[in-house]
Amino acid sequence: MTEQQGKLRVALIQGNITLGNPEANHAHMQMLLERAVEQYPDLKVAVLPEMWNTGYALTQIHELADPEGQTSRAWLSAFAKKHGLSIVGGSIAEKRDGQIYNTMYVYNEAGEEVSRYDKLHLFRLMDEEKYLEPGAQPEMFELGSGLTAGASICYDIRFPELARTLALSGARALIVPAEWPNPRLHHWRTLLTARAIENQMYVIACNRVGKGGDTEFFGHSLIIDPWGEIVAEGGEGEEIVTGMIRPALVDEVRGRIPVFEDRRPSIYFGGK
Ligand SMILES: NC(=O)CCC(=O)C(=O)O
Repeated sequence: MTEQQGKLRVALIQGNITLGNPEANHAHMQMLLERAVEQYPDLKVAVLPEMWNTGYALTQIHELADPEGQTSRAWLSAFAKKHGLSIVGGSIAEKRDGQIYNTMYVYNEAGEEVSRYDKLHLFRLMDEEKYLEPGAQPEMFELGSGLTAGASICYDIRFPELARTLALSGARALIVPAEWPNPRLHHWRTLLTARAIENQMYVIACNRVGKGGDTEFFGHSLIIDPWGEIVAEGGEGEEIVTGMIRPALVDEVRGRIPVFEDRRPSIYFGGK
């Protein structure tokens, strides 16, 4: 199936990350992305995992974070342009105005930067709030030709308000780079599936594999359709997880059960 037939091939770059080694991680992600474009000539969208440049090397993050994201951004933009695909660059540790952010950059097939999103909800169990600055606003962008998507990084999926705000603003897919560790596979699958079903949108989630210090990451990257069915799911090792998505399915599902027409915002949270 091709984009002309209304479908887009998406690949999740479910890679390992070396703790605190941006050069090694850059080279490794490049190798995996090259493998993805070689194996799937019809690839239109690639998604990387969270904090792929440094992992959670938070105690050294001021030395390791990419200043203004310059190195990562130049590479992602050039790769997107060379191969004519949209790239959601997972997220990187970025140093900006003396602060560190967990930041997602998105590129279109011309290599243009179309979005920057700073993770909104910082995860205390991994000490993010001690080292990172939270973002201030949700973000949406276009992927491929005509798929409006919203950004969500890892822990953000525990906050249904964010996905709902994005859906109400026009998002038809939620893109989720993650470093989601053992032993919370049940939460990962359930929360992602719930975000897909309740918002009747695609959920496209790329988790890392391997170990970061004592923390193990289980992969299981997922593409879930707006009816809650799993289109593709990774195993626990390094792999390119790929599947076809059909944006028109969002309208079909929203027509089948008209959740957005039946909402009663005037009675929620005192009408706010
Ligand atoms: N990197 C993260 O935000 C991890 C979130 C997580 O593991 C969770 O259970 O939530």
